[in-house]
Amino acid sequence: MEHVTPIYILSGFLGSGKTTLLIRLIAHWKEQGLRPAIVMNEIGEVNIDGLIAGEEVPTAEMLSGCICCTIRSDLSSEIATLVQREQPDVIVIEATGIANPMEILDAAAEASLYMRIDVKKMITVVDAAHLLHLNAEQKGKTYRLMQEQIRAASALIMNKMDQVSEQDEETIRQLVERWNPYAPILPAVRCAVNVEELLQGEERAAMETGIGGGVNPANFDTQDAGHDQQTMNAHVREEDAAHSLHNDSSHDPTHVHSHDHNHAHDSHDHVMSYTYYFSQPVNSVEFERLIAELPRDVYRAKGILTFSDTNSRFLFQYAFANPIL
Ligand SMILES: Nc1nc2c(ncn2[C@@H]2O[C@H](COP(=O)(O)OP(=O)(O)OP(=O)(O)O)[C@@H](O)[C@H]2O)c(=O)[nH]1
Repeated sequence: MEHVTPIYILSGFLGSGKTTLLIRLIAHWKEQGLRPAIVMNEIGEVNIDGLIAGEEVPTAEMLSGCICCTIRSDLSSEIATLVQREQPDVIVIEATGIANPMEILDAAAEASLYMRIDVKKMITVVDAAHLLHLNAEQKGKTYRLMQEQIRAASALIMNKMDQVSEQDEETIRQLVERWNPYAPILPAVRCAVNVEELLQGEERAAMETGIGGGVNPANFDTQDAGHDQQTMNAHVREEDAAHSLHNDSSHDPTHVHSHDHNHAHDSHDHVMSYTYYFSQPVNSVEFERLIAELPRDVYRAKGILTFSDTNSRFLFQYAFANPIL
């Protein structure tokens, strides 16, 4: 019988831990002697995480757009190319952190109409601390998008539990369970979950969901990775972008590209992405100061940098007011 390629979709807001989970999944499948492949989608111009899974893992990079809208039509052809050229045992799709989950499921559904693929699960990674913070106000587009990502999940990882208290853990669990009573919730630090447990489970019939396996719309409310460059992608709330980064002449990157997403989707038209290319090494102290002063509306930044005062290169990460240099 012809091989049906299982597909897992990783969803979750910017910086929640999707790539961290991806690495664990790839390691798990490799241990089992399987050949995984990746579709990696970034709204930035450069895939900073590109080689993280290792060069031997076939990877389709979909950059400068979101698979739920602007480059949605490319998803089918990327999957088709991977399946034909690499014949992987399993494909994992890492969506952008701003992707609308139901739109990705729709795109995958389209692909499954003319390919032997089976969407097994949508796994949503939740940044527990970030959700707790947004839940205090219970409003805003980011809050609603996180809610949608949680509702559409067939499995949930409540990640970054090292950043919340025991009491808050219970609050978040109750909130997440209320939004999605169907998906198992696995609390974790750095997505360290039992992968067997995460991937197991009775899959829903394709006809029931209309799109393949265990994805769960039941509770859904329908409303070579740039290493030769020094780059930094940052995702900013639109109204704050101008003063937080673009006009920051004291750090004056010689080339600044701003990428404004004219998305039709209300779910993430509040987020825009910038890619900076530094033409020369930057001072580490000044850079740290810049990062420390970023407003909370800068959700996510990452990049590869050479500092003028040290000799080595740095992979720099910043997620929800949590710089990791
Ligand atoms: N403290 C803490 N940091 C974490 C945890 N999980 C991941 N991180 C860090 O958070 C940052 C973002 O993690 P990623 O796995 O890159 O998140 P992502 O969802 O892939 O990010 P985007 O693709 O940019 O949306 C990285 O620096 C991780 O090392 C966790 O449980 N606790």
